[in-house]
Amino acid sequence: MTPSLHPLIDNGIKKGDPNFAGGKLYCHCPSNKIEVTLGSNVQFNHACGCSKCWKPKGALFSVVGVVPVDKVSVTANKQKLHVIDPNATIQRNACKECGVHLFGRIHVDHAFKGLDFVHTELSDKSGWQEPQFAGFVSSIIEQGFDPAQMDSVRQKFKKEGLETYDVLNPALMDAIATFTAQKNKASSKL
Ligand SMILES: N[C@@H](CCC(=O)N[C@@H](CSCO)C(=O)NCC(=O)O)C(=O)O
Ligand SMILES: [Zn+2]
Ligand SMILES: [Zn+2]
Repeated sequence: MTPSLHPLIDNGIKKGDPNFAGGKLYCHCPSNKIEVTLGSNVQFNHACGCSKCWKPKGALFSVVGVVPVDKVSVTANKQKLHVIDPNATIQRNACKECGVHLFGRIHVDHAFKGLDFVHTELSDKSGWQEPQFAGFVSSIIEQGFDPAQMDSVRQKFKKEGLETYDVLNPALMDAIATFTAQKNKASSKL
């Protein structure tokens, strides 16, 4: 049997509400939870198999989407946040006590700078955009997953209606490449 991909995917994906306007995320601490308020729905929500994104216990994948930075505010227990890896492109702000990642922010020049990476399952509300695709699928092998089982992982995503990629989906890869092309053009003029 294939292990859990993610609780938001395993038993069928529930569609989000296109008019959903956001809500609060909470870490997993039993008390003094970190609270982050999001002033909009997420975009580009996706399953991510990379080793850096936060995954719930027992899940092979993370589910992560983005929100404009100005729609993200820490509204309680900010002092419990720390940046896990200050050298990573996405600086993941996690709870020092329970380890949950509340938001990931990009400070370097990057196609996605201005967007924070968040996990909607940390909310008690429904209506968030549902996962749109699965990215970084082959990355789970780097974390010890049996390569012989990859077909069944990809099939399970497809059965739930999600296309699988080993980096990001074409729209996001095109956005990254467009950003790189513009940067190259700008620097060749110097
Ligand atoms: N195989 C590597 C891939 C790590 C990776 O590049 N992750 C992506 C996707 S995160 C959400 O989509 C990324 O952009 N990382 C930048 C960063 O994490 O700072 C692995 O599994 O580690
Ligand atoms: Zn916590
Ligand atoms: Zn990731």
